[in-house]
Amino acid sequence: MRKIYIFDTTLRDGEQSPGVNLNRKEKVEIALQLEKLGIDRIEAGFPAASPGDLEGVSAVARAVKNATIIGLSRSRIPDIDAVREALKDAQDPCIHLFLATSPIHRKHKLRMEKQQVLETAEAAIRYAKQYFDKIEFSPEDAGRTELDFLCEVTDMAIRAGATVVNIPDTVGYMTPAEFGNIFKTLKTNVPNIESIQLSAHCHDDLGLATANALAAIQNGADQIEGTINGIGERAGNTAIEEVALALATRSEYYQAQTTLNLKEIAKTSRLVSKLTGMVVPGNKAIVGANAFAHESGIHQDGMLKEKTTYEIISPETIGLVESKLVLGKHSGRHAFREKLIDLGYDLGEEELNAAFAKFKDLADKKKTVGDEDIRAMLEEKLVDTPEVYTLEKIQVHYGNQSVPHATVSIAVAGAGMKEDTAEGNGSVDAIYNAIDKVTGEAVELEDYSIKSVTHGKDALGEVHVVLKQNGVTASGRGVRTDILEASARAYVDALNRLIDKRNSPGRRDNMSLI
Ligand SMILES: CC(=O)SCCNC(=O)CCNC(=O)[C@H](O)C(C)(C)COP(=O)(O)OP(=O)(O)OC[C@H]1O[C@@H](n2cnc3c(N)ncnc32)[C@H](O)[C@@H]1OP(=O)(O)O
Ligand SMILES: CC(C)C(=O)C(=O)O
Ligand SMILES: [Mg+2]
Repeated sequence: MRKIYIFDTTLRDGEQSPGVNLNRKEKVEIALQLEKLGIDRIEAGFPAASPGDLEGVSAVARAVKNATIIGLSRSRIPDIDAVREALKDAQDPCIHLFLATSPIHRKHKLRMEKQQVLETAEAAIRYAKQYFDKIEFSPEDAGRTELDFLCEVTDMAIRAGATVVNIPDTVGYMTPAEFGNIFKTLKTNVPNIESIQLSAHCHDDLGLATANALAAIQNGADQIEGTINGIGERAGNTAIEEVALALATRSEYYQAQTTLNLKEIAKTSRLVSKLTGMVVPGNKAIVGANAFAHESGIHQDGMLKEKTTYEIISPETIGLVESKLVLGKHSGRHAFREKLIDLGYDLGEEELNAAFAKFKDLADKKKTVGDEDIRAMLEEKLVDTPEVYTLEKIQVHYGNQSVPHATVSIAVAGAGMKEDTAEGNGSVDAIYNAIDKVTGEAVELEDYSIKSVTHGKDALGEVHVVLKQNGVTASGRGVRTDILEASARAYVDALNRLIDKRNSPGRRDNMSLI
């Protein structure tokens, strides 16, 4: 199986992401983690860019022992000298020279003819060769460069002393077939091409960076350049974790592999995200929070029966502990039952069905239903308290310039539906006054408390009330995403328990599930 070398440019092209600025300490921290990940080559920065970047590259060169350290340089002597200075302590240094070769860049940016491009690049490579054994040369914007000129440039670079020729699709313009064809053409047309390594450097402007890198591998590339989490200029670079996992998962197909320590991928991704401030989208391949999470019932059922039904990579492969079954409105009974068992609830079939119906109701209101939501939902109600009153509907009118009023509809056992409206000095007070009017019960509100039992804007609110009537007290609890509804339910629950106590003196509360 062919080895594919991984060239990480998180600290150079990745740092070119707008808003990202890594200091020396942060560069070293990331570089040491890249070393643990088993990256072959680390591009630590662009030393001519600033004294701070030169220092950062130098610090990485001193810290890392088991990877080639690279500094980027324009085809200019002062830039090359800056890389020499930055890499003087590196155990295995390499300079990365570049010069654009496409007609657009030649004409508008460099204002050079083809011949000047060839001469400028050759002079830079020959100057650098006096100081570096390892030289990578990149014809910038190779993707939009005439193929015959690209062959000429590659030939020049080999003769001048480059050890790696990197083909950048600088603006992410290539399709996989076109990009693969560049490698095939160079392999068949450039003399002594086998004496150097060919590399691919792709950008993700059309979302093809990984596909293009894989096409390069299929057509003979020895090295892939990329960044962790795919960060980088504009839409970013090839995500190293994507190439590494594509090769690991489909090694038979690609007949190629990296020597990365894949178990370090999740940790590396988190570190890069933390230090660059670039959040990894939830749906990002391999390292997104949802990459190993399953929400829908049919998938969760499959996962519980056999993980390979819906996972082509195990989370352990990249250093995560396990897949997640996320409970939400698309989940089914199998996953719900599994979650209840995990939480220590052992429900019979009927209870499970009732709880599942309540869960679906809650899931319609919340994005995801967490453990706390489920506990709160299951423990909300006292099954053996007869429901004399059942809250059916509440409607509240509130405005900071008007008196709040509420209408409640309550099903009264043996007496059908009753509805009434009342005002109050706040929305909760109005609801409680309306409930009192419907029930005709004279009770005192001894205590009212509210807390959030889950997190986020759509968290569940839990309300506790204590009601008193003729010296007898009873507490009630209501849990809903809406705190007014939770307040109403807690009050009605307490009323039912008060009536139960009144009817069965000496009886103790008996909490049970659902
Ligand atoms: C595709 C890539 O990712 S390439 C790497 C891009 N990264 C960066 O640019 C980050 C670091 N860059 C910088 O800090 C600055 O651009 C510096 C320090 C390198 C140069 O700054 P300045 O001297 O002020 O030049 P500026 O950036 O405005 O313009 C670039 C100059 O380099 C020239 N140039 C661009 N690429 C090359 C090259 N590979 N070799 C030689 N000259 C080049 C441009 O034609 C322009 O030259 P001009 O001043 O004669 O017109
Ligand atoms: C410096 C080069 C390789 C680059 O980043 C690009 O062309 O995208
Ligand atoms: Mg780039």
